[in-house]
Amino acid sequence: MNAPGPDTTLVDTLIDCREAARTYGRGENAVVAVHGATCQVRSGDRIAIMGPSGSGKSTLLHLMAGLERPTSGKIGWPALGRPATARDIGVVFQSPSLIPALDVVENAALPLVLSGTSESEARRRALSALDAVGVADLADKLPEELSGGQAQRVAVARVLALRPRVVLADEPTGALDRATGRHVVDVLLDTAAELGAALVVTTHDSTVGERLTERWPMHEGRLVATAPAPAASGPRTAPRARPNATRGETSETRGETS
Ligand SMILES: Nc1ncnc2c1ncn2[C@@H]1O[C@H](COP(=O)(O)OP(=O)(O)OP(=O)(O)O)[C@@H](O)[C@H]1O
Repeated sequence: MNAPGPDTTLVDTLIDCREAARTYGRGENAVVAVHGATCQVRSGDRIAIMGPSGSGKSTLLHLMAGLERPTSGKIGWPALGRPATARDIGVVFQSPSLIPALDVVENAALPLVLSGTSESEARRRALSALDAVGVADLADKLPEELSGGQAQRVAVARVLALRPRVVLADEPTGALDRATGRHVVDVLLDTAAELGAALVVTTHDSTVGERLTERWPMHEGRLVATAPAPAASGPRTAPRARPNATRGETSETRGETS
């Protein structure tokens, strides 16, 4: 683990990937899901990681969240000054993954309860989050009673209730029709704005990508740098590798190359 460095260029860098790679399996069976990815996520960012199925989007997202360790390279969370937790980086998974036996508000409150918040406070925050994403009226329903779009909004509320500094959403519209998907993206954008959080969404859908400010193409496990778009014509599309960030170490790192 590296000590926090004095490099002020990193103070608003929430996620710092340095040549981060992830390989599954060994030998002949090895699959390189992500080749050395170098990129940063900063406060206020709205990023779409875009690529076809199998291009490594989910794996990169899991690395960013600290859910998986890189097999080489580093992931750091300099602005946090310590390894990220679920309260810092909220992840919305492709499948809402609600617990069938718990009602909607209990599902939304669960991560808070598990991380030590009292049940009454967790419930209050969960209800507020459900209200913010427009499903407070479903609070006492069971997951089996929800449509796919409603369930995905509950999954977003579960993250919102944690008030993380980064929201990572893995193909959040993948299983939804276009109109419902558009609404879920609205909710994610509103949620990130309300929290003052960065938002990173993986998608293979260009209509989703267009809703974000930056688009980072991914192909066969590699982030593909593209020329920045002219300022007047739209968002930048290049993954940001900030060369000056290499002057200091990230504050906390995981998964150093062995
Ligand atoms: N746990 C795992 N074990 C073995 N291989 C894996 C594992 N997870 C992912 N892979 C492989 O890594 C590559 C990248 O997968 P990943 O899920 O990151 O891609 P993706 O772009 O998110 O795809 P999709 O859009 O279909 O979710 C694929 O070849 C996949 O089969």
